[in-house]
Amino acid sequence: MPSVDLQYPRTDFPADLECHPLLVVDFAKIAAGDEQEIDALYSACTNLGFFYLKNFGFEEVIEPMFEMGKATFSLPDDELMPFEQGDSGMSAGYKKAGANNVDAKGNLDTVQFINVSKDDALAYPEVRHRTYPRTVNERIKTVTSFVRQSDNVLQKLMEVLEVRIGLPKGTLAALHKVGDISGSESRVILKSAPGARGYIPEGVGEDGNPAAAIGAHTDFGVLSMLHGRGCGGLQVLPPGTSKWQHIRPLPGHAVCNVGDTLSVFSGNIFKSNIHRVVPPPPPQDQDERWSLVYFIRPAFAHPLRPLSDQSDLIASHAENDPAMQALPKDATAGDWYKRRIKLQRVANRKGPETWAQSRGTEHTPLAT
Ligand SMILES: O=C(O)CCC(=O)C(=O)O
Ligand SMILES: [Fe+2]
Repeated sequence: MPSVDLQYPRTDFPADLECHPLLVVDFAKIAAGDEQEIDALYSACTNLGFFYLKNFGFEEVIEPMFEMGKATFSLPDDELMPFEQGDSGMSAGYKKAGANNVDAKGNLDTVQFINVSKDDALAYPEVRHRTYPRTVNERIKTVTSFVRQSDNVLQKLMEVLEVRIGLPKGTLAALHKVGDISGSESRVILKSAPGARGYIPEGVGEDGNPAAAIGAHTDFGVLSMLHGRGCGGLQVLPPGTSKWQHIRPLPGHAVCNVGDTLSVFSGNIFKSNIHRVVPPPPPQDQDERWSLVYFIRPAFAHPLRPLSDQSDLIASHAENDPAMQALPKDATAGDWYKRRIKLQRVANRKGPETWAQSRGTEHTPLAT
């Protein structure tokens, strides 16, 4: 049954808290080909790699997706745990709080996920990766609508961005064809309120401060699009600084960011920036925290390397960028995704080196 018991946010994000400003990009203008708006998008993607996106046009499926998450996280363990994502490098499925590490010290993450793969949603009832709890199947139309519309919006952003870096039109779309097996997925995230079912407290970080709820990371794919319910906790580490900064939740605005594979395809013209989730600032730290993300990621089979043979601009950037020179040779987009998912699982941890091996473009040179 749809829940009507909760209104979000339950308390407000503090108005006076210093936050990192993000450019606001109007999707309606991008879709209409407005060159000034495309300039703003290009600037956001080449600098911080994060921006707000408004007017994306499918606001009505966001609450039903949260409701799917709520129904899923309310299932008893014997119904939920058979759908756990497992330790082999698959992201699709359920992830309980505490299944991932958040740092080299081995602290545990404190959020649960339900991840539904784009390939499974669009092929339903055929199975491409795996099956899902009944709470997902019963709402598959909602999930499919969210996946399709999010994918279309991010494909449109890719289309206007690729031209700016000298790629022939359709180059990035060809790496994300419907039907090709990929890591693209939707994700509902819940950090439970203190004391509620599913709650686990953050550990103690390497610096003695509380550890993160989701550890510092770059995203694995091309672009990510995040919706909240008014609760803070997302932070970015702007390049060249050492001070984490909050992102202010803005009603009606998604937060989008560039991921590793777009950074790599572009020869690092586009920046995949480090971010993390911490308990929201008081008074929101006493609330549950919900977020909803769509990640567009390339088909597994494609090589993960700068598209230098298709753009002189990319070639010249890649030649001069140490991170691009240090990329693992002969890796595919699927290898990148599986390594990162697999090695952040607590069950696969051997020691601090496992955390380092699970990293993406956070380090120069990259972990191989
Ligand atoms: O929940 C959030 O605000 C961010 C989640 C995130 O960074 C991720 O799932 O990759
Ligand atoms: Fe992320």
